[in-house]
Amino acid sequence: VPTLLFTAAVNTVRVIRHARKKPKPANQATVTAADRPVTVEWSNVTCKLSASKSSKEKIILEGVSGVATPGRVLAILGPSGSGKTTLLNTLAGRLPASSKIHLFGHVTRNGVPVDHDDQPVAYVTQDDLFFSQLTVRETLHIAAQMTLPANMSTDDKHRFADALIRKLGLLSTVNTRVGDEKSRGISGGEKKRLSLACELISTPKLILCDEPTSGLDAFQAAKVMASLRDLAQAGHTVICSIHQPSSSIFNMCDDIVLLAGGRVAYAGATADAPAHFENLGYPMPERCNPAERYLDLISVDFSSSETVAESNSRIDKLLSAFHRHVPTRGSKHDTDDEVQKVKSIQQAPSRLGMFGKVRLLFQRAWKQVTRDKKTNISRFMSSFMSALLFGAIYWRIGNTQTTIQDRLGLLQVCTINTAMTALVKTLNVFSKESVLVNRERVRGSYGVAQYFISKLLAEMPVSAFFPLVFSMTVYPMVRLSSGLGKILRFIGIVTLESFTAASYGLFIGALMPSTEAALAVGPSSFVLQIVFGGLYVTDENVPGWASWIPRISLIKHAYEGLCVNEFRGLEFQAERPYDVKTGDQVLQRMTWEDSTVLKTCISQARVLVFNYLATFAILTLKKPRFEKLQHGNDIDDEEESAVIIEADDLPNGQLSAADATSKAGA
Ligand SMILES: Nc1ncnc2c1ncn2[C@@H]1O[C@H](COP(=O)(O)OP(=O)(O)OP(=O)(O)O)[C@@H](O)[C@H]1O
Repeated sequence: VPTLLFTAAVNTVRVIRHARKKPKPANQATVTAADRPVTVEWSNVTCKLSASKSSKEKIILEGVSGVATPGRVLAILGPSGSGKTTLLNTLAGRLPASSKIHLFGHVTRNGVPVDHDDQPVAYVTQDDLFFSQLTVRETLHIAAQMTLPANMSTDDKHRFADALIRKLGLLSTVNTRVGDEKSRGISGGEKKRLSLACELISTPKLILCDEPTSGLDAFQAAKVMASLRDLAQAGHTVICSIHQPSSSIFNMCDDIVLLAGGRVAYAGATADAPAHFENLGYPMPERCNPAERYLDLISVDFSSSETVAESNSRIDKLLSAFHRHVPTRGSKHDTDDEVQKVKSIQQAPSRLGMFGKVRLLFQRAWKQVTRDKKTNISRFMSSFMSALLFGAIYWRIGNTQTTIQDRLGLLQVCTINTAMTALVKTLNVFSKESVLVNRERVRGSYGVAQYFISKLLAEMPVSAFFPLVFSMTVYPMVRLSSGLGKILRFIGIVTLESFTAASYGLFIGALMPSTEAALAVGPSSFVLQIVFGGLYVTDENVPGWASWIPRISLIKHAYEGLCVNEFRGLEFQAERPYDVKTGDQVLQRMTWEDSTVLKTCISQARVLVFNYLATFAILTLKKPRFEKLQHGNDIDDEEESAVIIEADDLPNGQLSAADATSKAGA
């Protein structure tokens, strides 16, 4: 027992000492891991879309194998729908998860299965999303500050970003705003190179680009490809999908993978492709763009039933000819060793802390909101013009009996107008922004909380300005109840309502899958809130099943608050015995005699907090998830049994060994 106790004590001291040991500087080790050239190998990658009521099972990729090596550009070519993006997503480990998709096969980077590899990867998707009001330099500086290790000085981070700007030929645009469809900024090709630069901040060795040349003119496309080729020559492994490359672009590709209907028609060096196709009876005509020739060979000509049959038999021939001679690569993986090797190297660089990120995101959001002059001017005009219109309609309202109804109407249109303006603006901006934010979250740049806090802080002052403009215009024009307290409360209620409507926009925007869906659902769901907003149905008459609606109706809380503020203590000219003499009588009719402005604001604040929390929860839950590769031989077994059934169905009951092996492999 004493020996055991002694040994335990010694071990405990050792463990504590070990734990106290200063960890290795993270970035130093990271450089080691990230600096290793990357060889990507994939074998038997098969992607199936399960059958639904309306369609049969679809095979998107079938037994696709290949390899991409450092220092070379590999292009994935194929007709539209041949599976290029699906393959690229799979190689990046970013095929969106779906219950309908089943992904099989092996993808490794330096022998490590893609699921276990934490090394940074640059993945440039087709859509280039940025904060439109930031300049090229600001965009990259912020990305550098987010991504590079915390123990690197800000100046060094900026220098690193500036070096990327030079490397990707963006020097002439450094101070130009990125722009969007509303305000013109940098060109499409420059956006693509900026996307690439943003991805390169994390110093990845592997670069994947989905259709980097699509939508660009020949000059811009060539510049983007030249950047990719330069990166490959600097030791990166570059894989990109390309739709219809010109010969100059095609010539920049060292290797190609030709996909036809999700299967490989050729994979290997670009230089070897002409001989391969010539051997199969398809020589390269003179002065022909090789890419066009290959794509013609693997595309179906739909002009007539004969041409369809002819193309199908040619494609089958090309697919099976390539399949017979292609060497199977990388099906055996030294998983454990390599995983351990990579894991033993400290990978994750320590980045900015929580507050550093909030500060940086706040700066970005602030620039985005305050610099967007077009949006701000249109919001100003909308608030000012609607206030002018309401002011003109209810000009100097007075206090006759008929003004009771007018006041109720005015306050109602004020609440609806304020809420709609804030809601639609938020829906428009947030649904698009959330796609970009999700992308940055996948890169691990920051979390939902940091994004959310900084966004709210940055937008608050600007969002408060427009309700102020509206209130300060409409109030004196209409001459609502006098008194500074009343005016300030009016502004406060309208501002709080505007924030709550914006928070509702965030909630709907986060919940809905697209901007279009959010714009359809958001305003239409307001109709119910308006109906139960206090003017059309009094609280007492709300049916039991709908009693929850007024409680969550931001229109109702704002309307009730504005009515209480306006009518309490107000007196009307009463000539007939049945005339209403005071505003309190009006409130009594509306069942709000006990209500106070404070109470309505507390109810409104509850809705606001609920919307924020719900948005936060949805964003956290909706973090993009990716399909995991299913390993093992299950697919091979499945296919093998499928081949046996096919063989039984044949008239002579036999298949040649070569055919059976080929089909089982596929
Ligand atoms: N999640 C999915 N649900 C339904 N069909 C899908 C899904 N993913 C891919 N597909 C289908 O798989 C096929 C291949 O899609 P993929 O986007 O990979 O092709 P592509 O070669 O990149 O096409 P393009 O050049 O037009 O972008 C298409 O027919 C596509 O509709």
